[in-house]
Amino acid sequence: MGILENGLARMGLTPDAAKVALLEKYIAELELWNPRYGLVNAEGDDLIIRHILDSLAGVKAMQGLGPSLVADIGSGAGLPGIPLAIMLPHIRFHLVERSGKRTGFLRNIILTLGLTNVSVLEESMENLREKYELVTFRGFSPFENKLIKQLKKILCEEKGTVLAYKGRQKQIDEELEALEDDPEREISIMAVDVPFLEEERHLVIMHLH
Ligand SMILES: C[S@@+](CC[C@H](N)C(=O)[O-])C[C@H]1O[C@@H](n2cnc3c(N)ncnc32)[C@H](O)[C@@H]1O
Repeated sequence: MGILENGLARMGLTPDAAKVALLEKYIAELELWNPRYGLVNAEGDDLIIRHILDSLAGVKAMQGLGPSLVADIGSGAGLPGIPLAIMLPHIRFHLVERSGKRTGFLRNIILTLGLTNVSVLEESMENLREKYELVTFRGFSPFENKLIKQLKKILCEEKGTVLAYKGRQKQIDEELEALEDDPEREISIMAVDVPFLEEERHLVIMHLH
C-alpha cells in the first residue's frame, strides 16, 4: 500500500477508488508544475504527508460542521481546498487566491480533475462580496484583529464558522491571547494526528458573530 492510501486508512478515511485516483492525479500535477510555479515546498512522500494528508485532517471536522458553501482563503496551490473538495463532493468550494500565477494552476487543476464543485476566485479576500457558511485557511495568516473583522464581513450572520489549520498549541495561544475580547466568539481547538508527521497540528474552529 502506498503512503497516500496508508495515511488515509490511518485517518479512518475510506474514499472510493475514484477519489483516490483524483488525489493521485492532483499530487502528480503538483509534482509536474512545482518546479515552474513554486507551489509547495516539498516533494515525493513529504509532499503527500505535509500537504495532502495534512489537508485531509480537516475532513471529519468539515463533515461535522456540514456547510454547503466554503471559501478556502489564500488557497495557493489549492490547499486544503482541493483535497477537501475531492473527498466532499457534495460541498461547494470557492478557492480564493490573489496571485494570478496560482489561480492559473488552480483553473487547470479543476479542468484536469473534472471537479464540478470547485470555483476559483482571483481576488483578495478583502474584495469578496459573497457570504460563506464556512471559511478555511492554512498558512494564510495568524489570527489578528484585522483578519477577524474581515472574516466577519464574509461569514453568514447565522451560521458563520472558521476552520483554521494551525501548528503548535503555544503559537495558537499567543495569537488568540492577542485578540480583542469578543463575547460572541466561540473557539474550540482540536489536536489532529497527521500520519507519518512528527509535528504538532491543530484545527481551530471559531464561531463568529
Ligand atoms: C503561504 S501561502 C499558503 C497557501 C496554501 N493555503 C497552503 O497551505 O499551502 C498563502 C497564500 O495566500 C495568498 N494570499 C495572501 N494574501 C491574500 C489575500 N488578502 N487574499 C487572497 N489571497 C491571499 C498568497 O498569494 C498565497 O498563495
